[in-house]
Amino acid sequence: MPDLTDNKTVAQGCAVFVAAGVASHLVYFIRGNHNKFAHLWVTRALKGISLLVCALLFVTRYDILQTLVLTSLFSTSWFTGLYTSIAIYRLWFHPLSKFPGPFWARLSNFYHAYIIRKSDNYLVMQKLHEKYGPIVRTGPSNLSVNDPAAIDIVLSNSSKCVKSPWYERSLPVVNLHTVRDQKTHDARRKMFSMAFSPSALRDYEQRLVKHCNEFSHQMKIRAGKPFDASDWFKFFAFDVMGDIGLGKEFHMMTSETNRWIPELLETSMADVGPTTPLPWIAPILHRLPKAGTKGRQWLEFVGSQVAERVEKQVEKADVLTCLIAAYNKSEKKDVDYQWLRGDTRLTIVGGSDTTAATLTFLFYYLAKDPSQVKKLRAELEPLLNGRTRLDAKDVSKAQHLNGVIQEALRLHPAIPSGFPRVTPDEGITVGDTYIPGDTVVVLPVYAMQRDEDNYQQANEFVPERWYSKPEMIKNRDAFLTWNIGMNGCIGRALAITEMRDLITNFIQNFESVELAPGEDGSRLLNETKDHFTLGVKPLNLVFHAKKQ
Ligand code: HEM
Repeated sequence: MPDLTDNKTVAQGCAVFVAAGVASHLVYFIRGNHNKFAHLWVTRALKGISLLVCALLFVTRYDILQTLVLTSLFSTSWFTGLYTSIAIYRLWFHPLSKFPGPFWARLSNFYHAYIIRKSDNYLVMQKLHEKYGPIVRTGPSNLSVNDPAAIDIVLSNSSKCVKSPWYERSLPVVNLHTVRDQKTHDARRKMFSMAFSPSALRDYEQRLVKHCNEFSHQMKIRAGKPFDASDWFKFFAFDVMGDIGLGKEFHMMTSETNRWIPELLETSMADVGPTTPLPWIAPILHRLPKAGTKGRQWLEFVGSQVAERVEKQVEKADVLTCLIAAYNKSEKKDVDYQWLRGDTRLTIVGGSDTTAATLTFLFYYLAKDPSQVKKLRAELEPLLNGRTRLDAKDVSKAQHLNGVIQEALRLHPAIPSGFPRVTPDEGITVGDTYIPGDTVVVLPVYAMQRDEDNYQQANEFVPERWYSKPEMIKNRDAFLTWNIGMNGCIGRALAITEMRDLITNFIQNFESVELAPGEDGSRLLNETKDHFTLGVKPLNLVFHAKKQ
């Protein structure tokens, strides 16, 4: 029994706890993924410390103060042993120790979280790749691989890599995007894809036209005056998503009543950016009274939309039609509800935020370079030939229109930092480089799509590279804005149609668009946040209506 006045005995006790800390790392923590249970480990640690207090009180003659001092010493010793062992292993013995990257990133994911504290992961990753090359160690078990050759190996349907624990950050809410088990995902996706079949998309077209017309109507009211395009594309995209996704009119373009919704969405996502390298922290944050408020409010909002929609009979099918049918067929257990709520949230976020962000950047380029609108007009007016919408057969002929959209998607992928995956036990090989098993690998979409190795004048907006200047694309594989395969964007065709229709509508109703006085686009380009999707900054534009 240690005597508190006997330094040697106390030191021996501490040494035992240090050794126990080292052993717990080498025997247990060194293997497997403990992120998912981070919140449990916090309570387990507190319980362990309380047990130690009780044990010391019971077996020793110490008073409570002495017991607390000894408990602190022993617990600190255990944690010192554990973390020293972890640090030595990560710095010199870890299978990733040969990969280049910032020194502190080798020790802890906290370093990555620190350098992206301004929610600018995509810009930080681009700089890290410029400094360290195509493969960068961004955390103890994390690699960023800026190599298009890795796309198929890491993300295709035949890949043996699986979604990383990052995808579980929203548990118990689960959805098509976050579910990690590929079989469960694929079965759910099969059902979900009914809402995006070619015939379903044809049914949505007239609804799209209505919202494009409303957008032009609102812009005509504001013609010649500055307006915040980043807000207005959100209002437009939310109205489209409300209608096609939830069978509901949000009327954001015509009324201010619901305009708090996109704002709540953005604030609820704010913690996603900086905590991306620390997925285990999310379940803890979500349980904290203050930190998790916006996230909980957003989930309540989604829950209210689900409750409203379940009760409602809609005349025209929407995305939720197939999700509610699946829910009604289920046993309606809590897990079934979490799926319905999760996929509703996915529909709202996926269907609005991403398209709005892309449109904002796209119109920035149209405003910056008036020749773009001239080229679009020269192409579209003859193709339209008096009609208001492009025929399906004419869509492929609208090469500049398609190029403009593709180029905005390339320069500003709406999910810019990629899709983290864990390598299989046997590892993977990209080119000549072997990447060990159980490594979290991410392909940095933004950095890859702006890499001079993949595109000529990679940072310039050149829509022609997609049709008349193919030499400006050095590597056709280096395009990952939609992800690929079974996990790729299910709403891609809808998003492209939405953007095509809105631009066509703009060309018919407006003469030009310009940056508002005092606007140079720098806020949008340099300060847009990475919350997994983009939190776009304001962009003030002026639309000039066509003279009748
Ligand atoms: C410019 C617009 C859009 C972009 C750039 C985009 C991008 C993406 C990307 C990259 C993913 C894969 C994410 C990952 O693997 O972690 C994704 C998934 C998804 N997107 Fe989109 N998206 C857009 C518009 C839409 C629209 C309009 C919808 C319609 C509701 C939609 C619905 C979805 C859904 C449901 C998923 C999950 C698919 C799955 O996991 O199987 N997206 N999107």
